[in-house]
Amino acid sequence: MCDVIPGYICCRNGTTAITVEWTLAELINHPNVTKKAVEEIDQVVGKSRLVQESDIPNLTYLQAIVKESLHLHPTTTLISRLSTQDCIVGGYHIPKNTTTLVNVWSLGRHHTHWESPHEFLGKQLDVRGQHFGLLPFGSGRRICPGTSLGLMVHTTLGAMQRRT
Ligand code: HEM
Repeated sequence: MCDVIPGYICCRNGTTAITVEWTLAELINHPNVTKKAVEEIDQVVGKSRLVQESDIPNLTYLQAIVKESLHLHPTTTLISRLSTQDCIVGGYHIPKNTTTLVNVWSLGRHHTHWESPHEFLGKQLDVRGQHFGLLPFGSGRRICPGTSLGLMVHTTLGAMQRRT
């Protein structure tokens, strides 16, 4: 946990591991999804080797699973910004030097962005800060610089789903 904001989990302490854990939890609760993921891996990778990074572009269902997990369970639930000047955000006046928190968890479940926010494997969108209902890596100039490394969870999860 962050020592500045209680309850805030930042990248230094486990975003990647927590994403893997949440995705596994969802897969356990959705055996039909797990079955389809294993079938895709068997078809694309085969049974003789583990999933590699180069396989990920061809594992579209696995990608959808990870996106949905990042949507429902963003590890960084609050993103902070400090205003460098007076500004108006969403009709509210934000004075200079104000810390504002963006609630990523809430945005991911808000009806303005999501028709069925609680459904696992719903709408699939960009996770790199272009869609404001899905900001697991933040957005803008302070977006997570470890996004590509964080998305290596695909390889970890793919390897874990392999059946012999
Ligand atoms: C699934 C894995 C990860 C998730 C979900 C994640 C999420 C985030 C989020 C939400 C932010 C705040 C972005 C913003 O304020 O707009 C952030 C910042 C950051 N992340 Fe990650 N992260 C992950 C993995 C990583 C990894 C693997 C590294 C480094 C190897 C990393 C390094 C950083 C750093 C240094 C920042 C601060 C950037 C700044 O303030 O300019 N993250 N991350």
